[in-house]
Amino acid sequence: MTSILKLEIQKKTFKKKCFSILHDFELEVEAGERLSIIGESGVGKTSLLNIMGLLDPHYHGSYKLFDSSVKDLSQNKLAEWRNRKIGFVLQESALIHSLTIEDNIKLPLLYAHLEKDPAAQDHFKRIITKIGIEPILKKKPLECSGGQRSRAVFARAVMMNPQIILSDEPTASLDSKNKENIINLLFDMNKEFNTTLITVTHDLDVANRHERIITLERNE
Ligand SMILES: Nc1ncnc2c1ncn2[C@@H]1O[C@H](COP(=O)(O)OP(=O)(O)OP(=O)(O)O)[C@@H](O)[C@H]1O
Repeated sequence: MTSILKLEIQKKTFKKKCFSILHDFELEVEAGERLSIIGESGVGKTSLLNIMGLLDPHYHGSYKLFDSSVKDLSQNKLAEWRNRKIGFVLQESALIHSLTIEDNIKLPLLYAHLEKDPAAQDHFKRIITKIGIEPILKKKPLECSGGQRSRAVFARAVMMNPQIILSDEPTASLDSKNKENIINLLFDMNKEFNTTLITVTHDLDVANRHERIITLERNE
């Protein structure tokens, strides 16, 4: 097995509040692994995803991703990896309100100059069909329900067929049918492309369907 991610955090501090979390936290993830992260509210799950997703460089410790030390990477390389290699399923607010759902979902293709690529178009069609959002493609995010926006965020995150999908409560605002669709799509991608799944969830049913569960504990 190949390690895709190795994180050794001494702590993550928030300057304004003189407050720190994730004390002596270590994690190694294999390529293709399905990992779920659970833990009580405020323990640091989203903060950890932000570090893993290259959104937050402010922590004490080391982080090796795809065999490179993250602290040695240029801003351009970090941006490229965020767009191409990492799919980040954030909360629904991450959609751009002035763009249609279709344009939001296709943004990663635009950044990578792949909007006319036939394989990317096929992947787009496959994803939107699978999660049933064709009827809302021409709508703006604020004209959609919370569950529809969540599915659009998910579609955008997997548009580049990333090597890692980091999901923060991906099923929180979904009914049981849509929850199944999202989970099935995640697991299909894992099976077909060996995509590594790292999923933060409060839903133990979702957590239990991953092969490894870690529980973040509150620091003393
Ligand atoms: N920018 C910030 N400044 C100060 N404290 C912060 C900041 N962001 C997060 N925190 C604090 O860090 C802790 C961890 O937050 P985080 O959102 O990572 O928790 P979580 O485990 O994801 O919680 P939840 O399950 O409720 O989403 C919380 O106590 C939170 O108040």
